[in-house]
Amino acid sequence: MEVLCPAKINLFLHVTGRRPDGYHDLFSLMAPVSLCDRLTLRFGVPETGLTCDHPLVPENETNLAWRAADLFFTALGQYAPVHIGIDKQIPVAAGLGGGSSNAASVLMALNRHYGHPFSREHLMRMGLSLGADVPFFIFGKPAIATGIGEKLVPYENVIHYHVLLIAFEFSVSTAGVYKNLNLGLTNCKKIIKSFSLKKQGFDVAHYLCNDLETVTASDYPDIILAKKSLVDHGAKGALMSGSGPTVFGLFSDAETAEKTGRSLSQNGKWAVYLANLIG
Ligand SMILES: C[C@](O)(CO)[C@H](O)COP(=O)(O)OP(=O)(O)OC[C@H]1O[C@@H](n2ccc(N)nc2=O)[C@H](O)[C@@H]1O
Ligand SMILES: Nc1ncnc2c1ncn2[C@@H]1O[C@H](COP(=O)(O)OP(=O)(O)OP(=O)(O)O)[C@@H](O)[C@H]1O
Repeated sequence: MEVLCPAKINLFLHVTGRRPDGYHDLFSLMAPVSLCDRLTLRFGVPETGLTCDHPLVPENETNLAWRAADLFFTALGQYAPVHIGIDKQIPVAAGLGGGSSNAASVLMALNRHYGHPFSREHLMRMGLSLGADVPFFIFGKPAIATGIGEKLVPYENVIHYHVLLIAFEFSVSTAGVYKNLNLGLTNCKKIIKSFSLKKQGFDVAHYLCNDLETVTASDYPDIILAKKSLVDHGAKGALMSGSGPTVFGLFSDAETAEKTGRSLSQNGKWAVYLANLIG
């Protein structure tokens, strides 16, 4: 069975508070994008295994995709070995939720293979025990996320921008970024104050903001440089996604996005991906 696992971007991410367990409450607009990993599931194999050719991705039972399979079979009450092959296209530890998307896809693929024993809501609850971003990928469309990211309401007004992603050679730890966030210094609240779930024709490009950006950008000035370059080349807005470091720019036309991608990849340091918002 072959499945595509999309990446996500956070069009805005406001951290509203810190919980006693160290997790954070969010108000975030999340959208899947068409940059995808490709997963191959093989059934009827002698033992469970996983292969992935990316050096930062573990090929053992700690992989989120493997953990998702274990979780599914435990909930099902029966175990069958499965081999998971991951063709990694989504930059790793980059703020694009690649591991979470792989886990969500495994849960959904196994659920389909075994005749839908669990509802989508049940799968989302299962996914939450693997990571805060997993329920979003099971939800599968643009959404306003609250709670730690698991309370999702569909958001249908996203304009279908072309998305140019700029990924860097460095990766960041999500836990580290949240830990270093000074909640007194966040500024998203002001920007998204007038955001309305119901208003039609809302241009998200005007509301791009991410409370985690200053934390990651203080260590990696390339983030600010990449955002500026995107806007200078004609992006309607640019922002770091999630805990970073990947930056995205929103473009109204594909031609300008492509041209910008060609120009910004010339420094040999930045990897550029052209994608679309999905859903
Ligand atoms: C940055 C985002 O990608 C934005 O969508 C998510 O908030 C992160 O989601 P994720 O990587 O699936 O997060 P998890 O794997 O559950 O948690 C990794 C670490 O990030 C921190 N974390 C995560 C989510 C959240 N709402 N508050 C947090 O403080 C916690 O320290 C946690 O130990
Ligand atoms: N299937 C997987 N794909 C990618 N990384 C995985 C996977 N399973 C485990 N990992 C580990 O998880 C870490 C985070 O990877 P991932 O690409 O999901 O980060 P991210 O995009 O920053 O996620 P998020 O935005 O949800 O915080 C990596 O350092 C990697 O070692």
